[in-house]
Amino acid sequence: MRLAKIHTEKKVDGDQTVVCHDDSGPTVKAQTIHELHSLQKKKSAPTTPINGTKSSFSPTISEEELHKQQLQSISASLASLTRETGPKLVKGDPANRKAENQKVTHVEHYHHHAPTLNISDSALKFTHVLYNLSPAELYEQAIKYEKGSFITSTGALATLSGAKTGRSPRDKRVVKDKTTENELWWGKGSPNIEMDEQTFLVNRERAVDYLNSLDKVFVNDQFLNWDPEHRIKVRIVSARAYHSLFMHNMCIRPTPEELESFGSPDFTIYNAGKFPCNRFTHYMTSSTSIDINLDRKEMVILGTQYAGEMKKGLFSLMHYLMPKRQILSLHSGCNVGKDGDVALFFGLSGTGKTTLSTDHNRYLIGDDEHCWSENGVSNIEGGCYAKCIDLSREKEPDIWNAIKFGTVLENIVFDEHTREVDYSDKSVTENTRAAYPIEYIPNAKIPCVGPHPRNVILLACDAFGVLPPVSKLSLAQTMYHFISGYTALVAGTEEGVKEPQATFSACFGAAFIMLHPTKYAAMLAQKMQKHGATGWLVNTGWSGGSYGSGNRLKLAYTRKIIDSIHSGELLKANYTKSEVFGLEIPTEIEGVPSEILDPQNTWSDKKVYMDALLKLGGLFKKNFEGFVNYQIGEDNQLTEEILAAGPIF
Ligand SMILES: Nc1ncnc2c1ncn2[C@@H]1O[C@H](COP(=O)(O)OP(=O)(O)OP(=O)(O)O)[C@@H](O)[C@H]1O
Ligand SMILES: O=C([O-])CC(=O)C(=O)O
Ligand SMILES: [Ca+2]
Ligand SMILES: [Mn+2]
Repeated sequence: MRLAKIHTEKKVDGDQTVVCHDDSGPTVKAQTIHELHSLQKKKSAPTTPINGTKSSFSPTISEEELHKQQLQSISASLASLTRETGPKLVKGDPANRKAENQKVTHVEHYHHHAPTLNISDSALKFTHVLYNLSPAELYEQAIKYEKGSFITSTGALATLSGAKTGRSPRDKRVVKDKTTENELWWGKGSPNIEMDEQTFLVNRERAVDYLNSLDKVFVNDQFLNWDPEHRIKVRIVSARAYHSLFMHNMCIRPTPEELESFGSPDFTIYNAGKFPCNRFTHYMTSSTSIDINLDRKEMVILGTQYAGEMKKGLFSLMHYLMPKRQILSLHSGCNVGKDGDVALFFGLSGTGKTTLSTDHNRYLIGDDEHCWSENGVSNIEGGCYAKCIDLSREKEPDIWNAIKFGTVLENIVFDEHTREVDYSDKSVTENTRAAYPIEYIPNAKIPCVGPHPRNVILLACDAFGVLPPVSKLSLAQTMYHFISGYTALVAGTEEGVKEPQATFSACFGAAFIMLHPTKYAAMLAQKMQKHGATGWLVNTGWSGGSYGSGNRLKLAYTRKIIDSIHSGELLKANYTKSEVFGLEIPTEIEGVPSEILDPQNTWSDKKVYMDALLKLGGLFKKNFEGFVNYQIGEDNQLTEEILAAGPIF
């Protein structure tokens, strides 16, 4: 068989034929391939100016000395608690063998005590530290070494989180010691499942030994909270480039100068996610364990690679640290108008925090975690973590456009050839997510801080279809609904109409709170009162009937409602009081048909409506029983008012 002749001539401009030359352009300066490669990478500018400006309190140190200090600090983080020595560390990729053989930045062994004769194999080997790598470097690491890492057609990094594609709240444990025993919320309804200090240390050792057994670990030194007065320094030690890039995007990224003076972290995460916990260990009920030790300021992750555990673990930490400083931590989205009017958006998953806080007419402060202090509001994070199931360019253009180079795309499905993502594909999971730096949203407000909120919007996706599209809340009602944290899920995606499933999650984020819900509620009440914020309840769910017979409220109407809250127009409307829940319903809103404002008008059968309303009212009452014995705030008056602010029938 003869193969077709390969033509090396190409036709240019009609008939004229040109023979291709491979040496027609200018040639490289290098004489050898090694030289050529060495030309490709320019040395990064040193982060420490050798003789340059120095701060008044810290003497200038050489770059080498700085690296040594950083490695010593990391070695201390990775020290085994039983052997009391840290591993030998070297900066850089182990694939780049030169690092070890030639110019090794040698770190003195870290010792708590005098050197011992306690030699182990792990003490003889080097662990390479990949410290605050750039997104490009992390892409290379992921693609070279982590199965399931690919570049999508828009440049995002597609990754797989392994067996777990969501958080594992039943495996989240907190060390109960003399302090936390009294400070934290324990027992029924609490997300804090207890463990003791000893068991924590067993799991910590397991994670540290696993990480030290690897050729390399990723270390991120970053910040939480855009309020400079209350910034928290976090260190994340992980085994995967995916985890390092995720946290690079989600936490606040330090400048080179800030990194230089980083020092030791306020909190450290050991993410040994691939490695399970030991079921023979006390308290362990599965192969997954996410353990927080507030006294040691550490968190250990075993048996889950879902990156959201790190994000939400740090959020739990903030729910502990911030209230100690009279700062309220909030599971909410936040945006600010051109006139500086700030709105908070609370709501459980799928209720519209991201959709409604991403608003072309306003600046985005953040989509998920905030603080409210005497200085105003501040975002805790440096990035967003958006759901991407059924994401469409038309409905959510800003999120769509944020999925580009640098963005981590978890558990999505793509075309094997074009690498185009199919956002409707749930083959891996329904919880597909994109993590991107907040500056990927064009109207992000940077720094992510703002003045005191004017409006506090509670979002509920009411699949019963009985809550009004919007109602104005009294302070007591705001507290009642904040503590209740209601939304409804439409049960299953199987055929046939299913009953809506009411969910109650205190403070709209019960999985992340550390103190009793009434502590956060009291702070919210005090801040709303002091700064004159108005509470609103917005139903982004059903109208004209429950799920199955009614329809989901049009996003366009919800946006008009939100617009009228922001502009202050809705405050001036006329109101009627609803039955059972006693909610103030506006009679008119520009751009919204008046007949949908009171839900009873949209139901064809008034008796069915009333049954559904009473059913939901009953579920609220039952849920609130757990809170009736708690005082909220300084005096009993607010507590009485809150208890009276629920459904009455
Ligand atoms: N009336 C409505 N108001 C708000 N969202 C609506 C409405 N109707 C439909 N939707 C859809 O509901 C979804 C709301 O999800 P969104 O991602 O904003 O929730 P979230 O509160 O940020 O959830 P999570 O905490 O899981 O990130 C979007 O897909 C949006 O298009
Ligand atoms: O933490 C996650 O996995 C996603 C999220 O934002 C939430 O559940 O509130
Ligand atoms: Ca969201
Ligand atoms: Mn969230």
